[in-house]
Amino acid sequence: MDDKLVIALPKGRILDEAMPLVRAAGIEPEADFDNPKTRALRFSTNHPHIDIIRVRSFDVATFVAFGAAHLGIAGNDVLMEFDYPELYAPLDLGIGGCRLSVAEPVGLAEHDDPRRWSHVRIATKYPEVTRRFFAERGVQAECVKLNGAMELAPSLGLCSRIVDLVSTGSTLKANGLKEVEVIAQVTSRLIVNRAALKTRPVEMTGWIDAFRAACEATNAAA
Ligand SMILES: Nc1ncnc2c1ncn2[C@@H]1O[C@H](COP(=O)(O)OP(=O)(O)OP(=O)(O)O)[C@@H](O)[C@H]1O
Ligand SMILES: O=P(O)(O)OC[C@H]1O[C@H](OP(=O)(O)OP(=O)(O)O)[C@H](O)[C@@H]1O
Repeated sequence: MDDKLVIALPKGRILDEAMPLVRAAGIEPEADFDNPKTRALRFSTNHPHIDIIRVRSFDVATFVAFGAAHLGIAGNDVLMEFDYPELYAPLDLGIGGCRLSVAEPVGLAEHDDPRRWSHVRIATKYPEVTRRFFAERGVQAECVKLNGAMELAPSLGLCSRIVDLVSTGSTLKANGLKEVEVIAQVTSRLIVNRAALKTRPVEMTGWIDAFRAACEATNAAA
């Protein structure tokens, strides 16, 4: 353990969108960060007191919630699923835009009304969000947890419905599925550990402000 400030970044698709903001906030990782062959997970930066770690997007929230990292970037899909009270999300970064939706086979959607369901079986990477969403309207959602390729579940008889992220809709279309309901709009957020915000307020608010300025500059240039 040391007193370095640790920033957790997701290694998946939003990293490409996040890095221009990280750099505009004044943080430049060591050269190895951009080496596709590197096995390193933790990287130094141009700031001797700041390191970057690169983890799966769901794990960004967990590292920051437990205080192993102090700041991070994660989609609100991930934040909703964990609902960690230790996390504070002060800034919408305006990247990673998509939506979390319910989908089912096109043929089924023709004569189906989700508002009439009383019980439903759903394949998803988001069982908590899904259960909460349906419970609010008195529907019992039985969730089968998958970590990807949810779109295969209906055609193979695992579950007729899925809850997954949708952006262009081309993944649903390619798998014969139709979006029937939107649960939430999704963008990526800057997240911070609440305890770190209390114990290192100057440093933490300084970086939140730097990310806010980076977002404003990016939006102004767009
Ligand atoms: N199609 C999409 N369009 C825009 N943003 C997306 C899309 N899919 C996912 N995202 C956003 O990017 C985040 C990471 O998604 P990604 O697909 O890279 O994760 P993953 O493949 O599930 O990653 P992992 O390998 O970490 O499990 C999501 O939590 C969401 O906020
Ligand atoms: O509406 P679209 O533009 O087709 O995007 C939706 C797809 O994007 C995400 O998957 P991703 O490509 O990240 O792959 P994954 O299955 O590894 O999560 C999501 O899980 C959908 O499958």
